[in-house]
Amino acid sequence: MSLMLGSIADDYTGASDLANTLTRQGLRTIQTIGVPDAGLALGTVDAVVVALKTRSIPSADAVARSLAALDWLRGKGARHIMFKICSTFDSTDAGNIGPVTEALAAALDAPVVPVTPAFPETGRTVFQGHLFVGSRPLHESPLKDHPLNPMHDSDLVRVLARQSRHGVGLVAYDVVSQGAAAIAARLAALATSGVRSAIVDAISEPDLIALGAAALRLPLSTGASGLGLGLARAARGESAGTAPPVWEAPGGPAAIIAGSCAAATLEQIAAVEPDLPVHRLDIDRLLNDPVYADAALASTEAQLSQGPVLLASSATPDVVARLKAAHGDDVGARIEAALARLAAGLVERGVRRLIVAGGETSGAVIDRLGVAALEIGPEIAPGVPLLRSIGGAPMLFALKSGNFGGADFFRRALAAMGVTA
Ligand SMILES: Nc1ncnc2c1ncn2[C@@H]1O[C@H](COP(=O)(O)OP(=O)(O)O)[C@@H](O)[C@H]1O
Ligand SMILES: O=C(O)[C@@H](O)C(=O)COP(=O)(O)O
Repeated sequence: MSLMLGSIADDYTGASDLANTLTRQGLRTIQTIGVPDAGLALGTVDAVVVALKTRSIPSADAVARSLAALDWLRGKGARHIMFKICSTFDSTDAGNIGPVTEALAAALDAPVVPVTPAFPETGRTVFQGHLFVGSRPLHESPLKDHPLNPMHDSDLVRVLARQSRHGVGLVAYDVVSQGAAAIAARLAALATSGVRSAIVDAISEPDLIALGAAALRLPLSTGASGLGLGLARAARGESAGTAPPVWEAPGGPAAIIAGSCAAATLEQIAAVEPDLPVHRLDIDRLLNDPVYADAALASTEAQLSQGPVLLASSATPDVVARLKAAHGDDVGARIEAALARLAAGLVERGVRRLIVAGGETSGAVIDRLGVAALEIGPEIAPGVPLLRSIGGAPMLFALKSGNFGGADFFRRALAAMGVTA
């Protein structure tokens, strides 16, 4: 097997977002959870997205895990490697976008790495190196309040430079608008001036298609789903894609776990509250009272036979700040672990259709459930496909980036799983 494209994603929702984009562009794609065991049957695929949980861990660990994924993808003959990062550039001054990009570039002997989080379909655009979320610059968007990676600087050249050992350049819009050859020439010129990575402006799909054509000639690129679209087009040409699979819904109840505190997720929880039981978890008790989680699960049991239930730790920025002050900076990781235990408890109670809101939260849940790989189904909302586990009794999942989806996302996801709320 020789893969057209191998991707290393820094979180699980990001991986399914990219796998969704590649699938829609006609690449047969699967998402693995970590580096797969030798025994995992991949079937015939054009692209593999290896999902890692490396966005918010120490950079040395993120580098080591990403290099292990790279080895595996190279072993499968991947012709181009894309490092999938968040469309809102979620990271800290310590990394991990810079350190992982530089380590992959060194391993691949890449002269320069184009970097862009642009994903116009979800309102992420980059102009003069500044990232916009909808009409607002990144630092004025809800990402300024992210519990793990608050983003306070929209100038991505500056952000990436703080995380990088080598120089960071810019391929600005005046070059991008001239097309693939101009982008390639600018990248080559930057490489000779000592720059190892360059933020690339992109405000629309044609920009990303031009960038994809230029990037595919290089061994490595770093970006979000928009870059994936450009690479897929360059690798495969314009393609109608294939019809999304139709899966038989597995029996068993459906549930939603929400650990994202994104503004979009808070709105989605409120929107579904009139229609199904919503358990807003008491975080102080969840973290300190050993019987609280069992009691929460017990109270869902009768409800699950009637329809879907939602368990949420999600909270507004003021509550998040209070909980961080009270429980310390690792409160997020502890909540993820508690939500993952609750998810496992729901599965023990028969749940076979599970929606998870939040990238880190999805990582903790999917790891806890021991899922090895995921097939990509129809799109529920931009960046969020329906997923089916590979190996063992199949379960349906939707792993939603906190910021993605409209107010009716949960209802749409349940409907895609054959459940009416
Ligand atoms: N009430 C809360 N207070 C503080 N942190 C929280 C709370 N609820 C969830 N978290 C943490 O916030 C982080 C949300 O990140 P993530 O799951 O990636 O969501 P998103 O997709 O919105 O970025 C997780 O680490 C999660 O455990
Ligand atoms: O690119 C994106 O925005 C998403 O694919 C993504 O990475 C999601 O991360 P979370 O918001 O942490 O779920």
